[in-house]
Amino acid sequence: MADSFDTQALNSRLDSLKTAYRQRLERELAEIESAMGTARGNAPNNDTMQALHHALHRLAGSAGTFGFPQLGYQARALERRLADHLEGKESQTSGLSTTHWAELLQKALRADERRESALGLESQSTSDTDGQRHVWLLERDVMLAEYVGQQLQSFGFEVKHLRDTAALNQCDTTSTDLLIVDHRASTVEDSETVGSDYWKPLLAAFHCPIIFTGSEDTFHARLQAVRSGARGYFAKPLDVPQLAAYAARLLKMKDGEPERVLIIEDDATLAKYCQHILEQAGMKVSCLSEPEKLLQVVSEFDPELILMDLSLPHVSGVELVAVLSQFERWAHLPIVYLSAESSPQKRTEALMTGGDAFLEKPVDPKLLISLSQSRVRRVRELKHAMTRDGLTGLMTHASIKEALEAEWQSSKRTAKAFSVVMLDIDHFKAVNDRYGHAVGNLVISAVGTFLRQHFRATDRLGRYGGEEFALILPGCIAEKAVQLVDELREAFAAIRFFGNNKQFYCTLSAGVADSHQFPNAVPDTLIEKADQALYEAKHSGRNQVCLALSD
Ligand SMILES: Nc1nc2c(ncn2[C@@H]2O[C@H](COP(=O)(O)OP(=O)(O)OP(=O)(O)O)[C@@H](O)[C@H]2O)c(=O)[nH]1
Repeated sequence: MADSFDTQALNSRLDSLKTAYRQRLERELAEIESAMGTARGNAPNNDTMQALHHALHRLAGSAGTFGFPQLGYQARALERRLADHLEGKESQTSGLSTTHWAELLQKALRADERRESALGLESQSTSDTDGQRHVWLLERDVMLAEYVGQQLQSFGFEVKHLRDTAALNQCDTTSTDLLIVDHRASTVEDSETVGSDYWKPLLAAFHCPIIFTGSEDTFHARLQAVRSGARGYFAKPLDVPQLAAYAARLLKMKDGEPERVLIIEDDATLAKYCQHILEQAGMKVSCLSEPEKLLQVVSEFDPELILMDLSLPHVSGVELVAVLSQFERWAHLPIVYLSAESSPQKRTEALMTGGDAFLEKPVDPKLLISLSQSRVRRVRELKHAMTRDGLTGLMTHASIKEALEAEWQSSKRTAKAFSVVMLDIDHFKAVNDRYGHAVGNLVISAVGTFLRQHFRATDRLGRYGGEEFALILPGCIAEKAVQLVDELREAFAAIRFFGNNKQFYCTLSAGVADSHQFPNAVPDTLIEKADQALYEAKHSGRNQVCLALSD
């Protein structure tokens, strides 16, 4: 039988603790603000500074536990700055400016309250409320920053520039999606020698991915970047399309569909508890307590992971997994057993019959989230690798044709129009001839990144062949599609590529057809019509989008 679990009591205890802590915060923040006021005075005495340090330290240590993680991070960052100042590491000439500190703390608190998280777990980190991704670019070279900023902007990022590390405090760490750091942007004089000891504490408040840039492409430079907390490293001169592709992968732009997890568990309280935790982490969860409904629920909910109680009434979890594995489409669904079973022999048996892992009861919330996310991510990656073109990450020729067939079927049922776009890089042979095949590949890959950034997650984007792309835009009539593709065409033309020490630009041509224009068309005919319109665009001078003519 499943373990009993008193979630309600746990949650109400946590809620009352949190309410009490929230009241305490009012007092603490007011005290910190008043101490900062004194610190800004002419000659703050050591006691005031120590008291301020102590207050920030206490806040940094406690806020996260009570469900205010952003406030905790911000307090920790300010505490470190103050500690540097007290140890004389901060510039003596600039003094310690605490002007915006109280505001930064309040901002972090507001961010936490917006993303209320239970049990002190971090909510999904996304500041994507306006569909934009906010990037801070720490770069000393103003011209380079302007160039990189503009190019990244065309890839859909909103970029703000910081000239040196002193400006890092301006960043609202809670709404930063990505930080790109020029390794030489430190305020230390001999910045080439600056290592992870310097960067790590400075970047500690950022909980977004960090990419380092630097002048050398060496193992040492890459290792330093890792030690400083960076996920990626790019050597200069920067290949911005490649940087954009990497950044997009890190941020999983427009690929944020919630993971679908099915919990099969007869203890309703434990099931609800797990559901609550996983939903807090942004996943979509369904619970099943009656094993005989297994096939129906799996078919309707289409889970990407099953959390399976090992012993249910009248049937075992292992038996249910064996039933699922009789169906080709469910045979490889990842299964995590929830169990208090500690016998190695029983565990081995369960794993041998199709399970992937064990999660012990009582379930640890963080482990539950990380295990679920990592399993689903892995499956998604594998699926992606099977159906995606290696160079662009777009759908392969075969999968985009399958998607077209499915969209056509669905549009026949719903009578909703969809558009088909055929798109091609202009004079691409000349790119290969002048700059080489590898540079040509970079341009193709940049088109892939570009398309992913500019279209919705529900749009289907494929590499049809060589330098030709096919797009399926559900719910979009041809005129709208022409407008969207034309905007994309214009933005792409502004991207600067490099090859043989020269810069160059590329343009795109496209043809568009929609399903309402050609009500009797089968999928292949729609492709043909869009292809004819593309031919028309090429014939009329390229770098343009043409609409297919109705019969
Ligand atoms: N680098 C690279 N080149 C490719 C790839 N696939 C196809 N190509 C090349 O793309 C070029 C396409 O040339 P064409 O079909 O003549 O078209 P184009 O030069 O783009 O001219 P228009 O389409 O008429 O503007 C050929 O030289 C192919 O070899 C690829 O995966 N990588």
